[in-house]
Amino acid sequence: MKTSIATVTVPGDLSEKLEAIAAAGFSGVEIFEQDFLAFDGTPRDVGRMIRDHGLEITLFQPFRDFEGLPEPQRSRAFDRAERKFDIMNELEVDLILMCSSCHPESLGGIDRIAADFAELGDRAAAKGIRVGYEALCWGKHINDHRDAWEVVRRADHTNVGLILDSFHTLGRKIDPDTIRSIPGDRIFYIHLADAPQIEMDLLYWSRHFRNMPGEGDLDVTGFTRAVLATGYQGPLSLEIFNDQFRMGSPRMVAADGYRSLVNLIDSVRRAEPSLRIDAPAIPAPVASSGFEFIEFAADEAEAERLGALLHTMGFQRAGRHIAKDVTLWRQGEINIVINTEREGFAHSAYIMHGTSICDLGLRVADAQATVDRAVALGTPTFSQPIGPGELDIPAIRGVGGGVMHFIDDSADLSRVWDVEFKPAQDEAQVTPAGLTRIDHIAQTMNYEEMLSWSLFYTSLFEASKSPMVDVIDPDGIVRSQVIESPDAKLRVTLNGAESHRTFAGRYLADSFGSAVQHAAFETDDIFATAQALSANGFAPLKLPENYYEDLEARFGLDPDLLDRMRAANILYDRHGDAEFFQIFSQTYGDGMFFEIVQRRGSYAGYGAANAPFRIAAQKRAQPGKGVPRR
Ligand SMILES: O=C(O)c1ccc(O)c(O)c1
Ligand SMILES: [Mg+2]
Repeated sequence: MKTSIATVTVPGDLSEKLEAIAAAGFSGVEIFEQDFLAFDGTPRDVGRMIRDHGLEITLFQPFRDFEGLPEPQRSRAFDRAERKFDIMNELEVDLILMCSSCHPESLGGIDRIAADFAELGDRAAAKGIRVGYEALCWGKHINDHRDAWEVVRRADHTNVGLILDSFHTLGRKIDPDTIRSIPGDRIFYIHLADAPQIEMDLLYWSRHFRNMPGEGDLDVTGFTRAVLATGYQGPLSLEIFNDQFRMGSPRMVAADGYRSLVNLIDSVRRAEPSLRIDAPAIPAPVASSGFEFIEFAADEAEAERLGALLHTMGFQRAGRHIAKDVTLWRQGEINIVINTEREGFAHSAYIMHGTSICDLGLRVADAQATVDRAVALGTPTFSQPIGPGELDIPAIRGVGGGVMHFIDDSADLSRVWDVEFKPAQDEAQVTPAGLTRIDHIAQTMNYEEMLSWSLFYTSLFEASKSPMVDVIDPDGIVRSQVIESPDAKLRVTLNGAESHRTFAGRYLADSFGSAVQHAAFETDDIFATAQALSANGFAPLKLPENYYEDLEARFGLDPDLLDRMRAANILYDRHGDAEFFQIFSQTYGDGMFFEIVQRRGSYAGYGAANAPFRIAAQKRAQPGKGVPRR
């Protein structure tokens, strides 16, 4: 299966695009005329440059509004096409895309259009060119792939075939299974794109909001299954028009594209195993049962402060690394590692971001298979020198430069805490607070990077993404999206900051792009936990009286319960009978914090309704930080 991407998908000038596309792992590239025309070099130079990158030109897109025209426009259209054929011969590409006409004077009529393509087929054949016809879903007369297929069928020319584009089919809500009856050898090319489901003009939606397969809401897997069921074996090419991608980094967009395409091919294979798919098999999406550890990078002074904060939350220092300046803090199933080494990855993360979470440890069934899948998706592995007695724990670079380690039940990995750590006696008098496990991790990023991050998680893990919701910060909007495994053991929230004045945006700016802004721990009894926290001198984030007034009004809570929540600064939410309680720590460092939650009944959310009040309180508690309002 040839993996291809259109130059329009990737930002940059032509050579930047090609460099990024080749580095990402694609085998082919589809050339948009604009990128070709803007380049200062002959068609032969361009062709050579592409092949020098190890890429094949899979398609050329130089032309629109060809068919159905009256004379004299018709003859001129044929002349223009001939000139493009000559350029294609110099570029050394044999397939041209003709998208259905939007020309105001195009006359329509399926036989007229078929006749135009039959004649074009003759002219193309004389120059060794093949013509592919694609229905734009806003085309004047042809805007449905079934009609485009009828044109191709009636043109009845070996050099004229069909091009299908998932956006045009799915965006118009046409059942992709209608493709299954088209002969695969009459399909010349496939465009793949996803998009978020938003109601808007089709053309505007297509030109600005397309995204990578898996990043949107369209059934691109169903579309691709139908295409491959025809026996089609040609290139799969990502053709994504997206305003954010145009502003993005060429390498990142191309890498996301490759990840999305490999993941798509894998999901097609798993959904329909009988299909013939000429691509290497990769390990299945990974079922993770949550976080085994989080690791902080810090210096000694910061580690002291962090340790003191952990003490107030009922954690105890439980171990010291056998060889490194690394301590282990524990409560329930929660492992927190604080790394104050003066070299290695954690140290560079500390230099770059200050005290921050630099490494996430995830529990998986098979750590090596997890890394293998990540590598197949284009993710770099991570390793650093292993000292005597240390384990070689499989790891990758996550998005945003963090590291992710994978722990499974294989003999060694499951004993990592006993093998790499000596027990430590914690002298501090600490009341355990009943924290049981890590409920979720919240990562903060620039809004433009959210699609990358969610694709990272949903392609590597058995996990799905929730719809994005807006969280209102007093100084802007933060978009929030949840990534969750089917059993909800792996929970990650992604927060995309659009302004550096939001609490999330400030954190991002102040920590130079660090990612995990908070970790949430679970308790089975929030009130008992609150009592223990108070005994340990924990300082909760303070909520205003107005908040509790409103809680009473919204939920009609028992006054006693409300008083206890007010006294302990506990936040509350309810969905049906399912209840949710939250306590937040004060912020420390550049704006990191901890959250403690109790889920009662089947509560599956994250207290989104409370987020604006939590953020306002956090901003009040950090006066003078960040960028002042003018
Ligand atoms: O938006 C367009 O004009 C356009 C052009 C060519 C395509 O293949 C396509 O899907 C859209
Ligand atoms: Mg297309």
